[in-house]
Amino acid sequence: MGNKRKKISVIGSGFTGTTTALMLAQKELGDIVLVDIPNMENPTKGKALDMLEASPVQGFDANIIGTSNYEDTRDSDLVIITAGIARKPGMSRDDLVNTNAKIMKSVTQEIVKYSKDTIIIVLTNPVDAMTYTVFNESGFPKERVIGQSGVLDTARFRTFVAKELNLSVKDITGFVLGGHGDDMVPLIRYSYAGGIPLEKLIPKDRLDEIVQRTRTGGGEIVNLLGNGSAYYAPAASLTVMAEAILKDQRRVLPSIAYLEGEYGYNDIYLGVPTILGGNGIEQIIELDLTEDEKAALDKSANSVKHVLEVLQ
Ligand SMILES: NC(=O)C1=CN([C@@H]2O[C@H](COP(=O)(O)OP(=O)(O)OC[C@H]3O[C@@H](n4cnc5c(N)ncnc54)[C@H](O)[C@@H]3O)[C@@H](O)[C@H]2O)C=CC1
Ligand SMILES: O=C([O-])CC(=O)C(=O)O
Repeated sequence: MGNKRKKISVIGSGFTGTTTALMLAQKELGDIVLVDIPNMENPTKGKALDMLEASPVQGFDANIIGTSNYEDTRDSDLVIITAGIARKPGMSRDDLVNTNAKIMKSVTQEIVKYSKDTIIIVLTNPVDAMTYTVFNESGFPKERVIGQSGVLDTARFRTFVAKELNLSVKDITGFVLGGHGDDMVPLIRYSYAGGIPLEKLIPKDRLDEIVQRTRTGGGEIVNLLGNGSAYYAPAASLTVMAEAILKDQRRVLPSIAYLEGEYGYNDIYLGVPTILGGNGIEQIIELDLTEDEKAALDKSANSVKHVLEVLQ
């Protein structure tokens, strides 16, 4: 019989949703169902058709449809949630919480109606809290509700380090723990260029500047765009997580995961190193942290808790 094509639903046909849909299709990870609200149905159909018409040129086989009807998402292997509002200059991600929590609840109810066994990746901000909301609303086991932040934050860090050292991005690895906010915790101790610790290659003051630029990397793009937030690197990040899951690759990637005692936290979604595979989060990897690292992570976890309290 061979392998059946996978079905991936992307909720939200805005900047991140459409860019993700195209990247997933270009990598032939499955057929794509792009979903938005009824008011956006025609533009969503139009974007899907436009992408489909790129497929003969680029030579990828993937069906792509646009819809506002969740029946079309039935039996999805993976659902990616990008629905909701994005921030504008002067706003923090947390300012989006009330509007986007309502959207997460309604969207999750619809997803679960048609795909009880699916895996959900959440992008919508404030993403740690929104992943928690989707987890609660879905009733899914924790390993099947995952948030995206660390792949993107690490990608930004790797970009800045590669530029600093004038080296290939391929040889740079990074490591970011914590919530997807300005107090995220990039761990230099676990970051390398071709296996060489970065601390041996870049002076401390420059490394500190790179860490700070990584922390505010989302805001840097928001300020440049003026009317929305990043979408190319976020879409690439979602695509690598989707690939790890759909191909059961068991990749070591950072994810926003539900913690039950790991790193000393309970009943919270937070960015940690994980193994991503066919079952979603197959494992959370726990590492010993120095006192300073733990204090920084506590600060980041507290920010996420404050946002969650707003939602109680
Ligand atoms: N976690 C992360 O690393 C990142 C998170 N984000 C977040 O992703 C979200 C989306 O960003 P963009 O795509 O740039 O925004 P966008 O405004 O371009 O697109 C959002 C889309 O969601 C749709 N939508 C709203 N309510 C909906 C509902 N109930 N059902 C279905 N669709 C609905 C809108 O009609 C719109 O088409 C934002 O919250 C943003 O902050 C963006 C980049 C990175
Ligand atoms: O900054 C934002 O609002 C969007 C986002 O999460 C990012 O690009 O990291």
